[in-house]
Amino acid sequence: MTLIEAKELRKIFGSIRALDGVTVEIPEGITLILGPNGGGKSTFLKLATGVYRPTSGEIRVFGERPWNNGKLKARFGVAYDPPAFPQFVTGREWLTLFAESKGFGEEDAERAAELFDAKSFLDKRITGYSSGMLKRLSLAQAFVGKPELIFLDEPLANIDFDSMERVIEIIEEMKEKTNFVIISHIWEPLIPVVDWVVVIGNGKLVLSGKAEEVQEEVERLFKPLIRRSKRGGTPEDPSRGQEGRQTPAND
Ligand SMILES: Nc1ncnc2c1ncn2[C@@H]1O[C@H](COP(=O)(O)OP(=O)(O)OP(=O)(O)O)[C@@H](O)[C@H]1O
Repeated sequence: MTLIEAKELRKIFGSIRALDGVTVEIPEGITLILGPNGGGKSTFLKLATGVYRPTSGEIRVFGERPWNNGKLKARFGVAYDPPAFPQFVTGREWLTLFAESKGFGEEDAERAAELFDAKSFLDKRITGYSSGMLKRLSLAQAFVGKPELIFLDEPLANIDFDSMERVIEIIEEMKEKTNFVIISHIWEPLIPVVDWVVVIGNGKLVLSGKAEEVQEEVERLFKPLIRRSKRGGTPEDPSRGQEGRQTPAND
């Protein structure tokens, strides 16, 4: 079934065409949105979550327009990037307030914090959080309540490897009950769990398809081209000055 449908979706900021006529259908399940910096991914997410109103065209989520649609938005959990919180409250105070606004209580806020190992710093003021702690609190916020659809903008940014693994595990564990739309530049560890991939670049749809069918194309587009370090190289060093793909052992 279709989860999100965009038709000729445009969002223009002054002279910037952040999204320039995107038509795409995203099915239920886990979708990964990829693309270069400034390509329009976060704008798409903010249109889907009703933060922005389309300049023209339309976007529907669960068949409804998100703009000014509180009832629809109550079905979402969202973690934006970078995370933004009030500074002078504790994580617990903020999450509890948020949970209460969704009809849940402190218990549910704690459950969500526990998912992302955020309980140990929950009673500290947010102003003292590291960027990893902020990310974990924002992930916890997205999982408060029983969202039917969770949007995650860069869920793996600023967190250590163990936490990354945990985030991916949680997504996988919840996939039967919850749909996910995830923007992530760190895409390789997510590929095994996602169902669908959408690529947006320069405000346009580049690609949309089943993960296993588009994986090769995604690798061609996004496997990092890492230039060999010239540090310590000599003119005789055969690696010096070579450019190109750093070949992983299993490539
Ligand atoms: N509120 C805004 N006001 C003005 N311009 C904006 C606004 N939001 C986004 N833009 C511009 O729209 C374009 C698309 O930005 P967007 O954040 O959607 O890209 P992105 O694909 O998420 O990029 P990144 O990978 O860097 O996060 C950029 O040129 C950006 O500067």
